Amino acid sequence: MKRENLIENIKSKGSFLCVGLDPDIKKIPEHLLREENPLLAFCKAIVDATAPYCVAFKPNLAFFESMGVEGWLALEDTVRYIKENYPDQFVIADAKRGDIGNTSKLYARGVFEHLQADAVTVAPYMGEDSVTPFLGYPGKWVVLLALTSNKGSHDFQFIQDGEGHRLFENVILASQKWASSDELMYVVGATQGKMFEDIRAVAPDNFLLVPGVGAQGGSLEEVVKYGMTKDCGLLVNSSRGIIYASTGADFAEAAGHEAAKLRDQMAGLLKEYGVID
Ligand SMILES: O=c1ccn([C@@H]2O[C@H](COP(=O)(O)O)[C@@H](O)[C@H]2O)c(=O)[nH]1
Repeated sequence: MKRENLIENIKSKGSFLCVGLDPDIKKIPEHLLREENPLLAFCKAIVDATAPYCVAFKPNLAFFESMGVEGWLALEDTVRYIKENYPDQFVIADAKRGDIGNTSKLYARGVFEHLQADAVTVAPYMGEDSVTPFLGYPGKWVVLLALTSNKGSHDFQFIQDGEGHRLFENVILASQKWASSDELMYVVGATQGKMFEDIRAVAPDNFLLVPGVGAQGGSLEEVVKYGMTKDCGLLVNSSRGIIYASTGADFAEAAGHEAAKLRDQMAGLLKEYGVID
């Protein structure tokens, strides 16, 4: 998907919500365990219930891979289901890939050519030659980890070099030489609050994928205050807060309700910050 289409979808839906598909077999409603593929049945129902309120889905591959072949099939079928039924949705494979060049090349082939995801999360630790094999696929995106939402983000990501640049800033500054904001986004955790100002100082145009609202307690208002651009520039993800809003028979309805609440909040913020009228 091209950048202008993503922006258009955000504006027309009044939403920059990304629904995280993290289906945990230990948490999905009991009645679904009787289905042939419980993960797939769960994801399809969540997708149908939330698609009107979001612009993106982010399946996290760990939740599928942990179930072996059945999990991988559920992932493939979920992505296919989204593409066939909701072609305007942006699909992010949250895989946190990155390896030596020839291996990254095959990771890229797997997520873009086989799985048909629009974007993949990539870890920058191994540097340029581990990231560039994911670039140059028309309409596909790399989402590079920059400043993550977890407590461990403070272990390395804030370490400063001799010029006072922190590691997350160096990741952004270096990677901007590899690709434009038409194919490169960054992961920045909603829990980082005011740090979005510092992120915008080095990445004024890039879209940011923002996990950490909902279950991790990040503030949507703060993310928007410090991180929103004239094009919105944000995809805010919530996984558990939406998909496990209820673990009963009404799980899909409850997920739709939570997604609608976030969408309403987002529509208000998009108006307040002048992105839409
Ligand atoms: O910094 C990061 C990077 C990725 N994630 C992933 O996003 C979702 C968040 O789930 P919630 O249930 O909304 O907390 C999950 O898939 C993480 O692996 C992140 O949280 N932080």
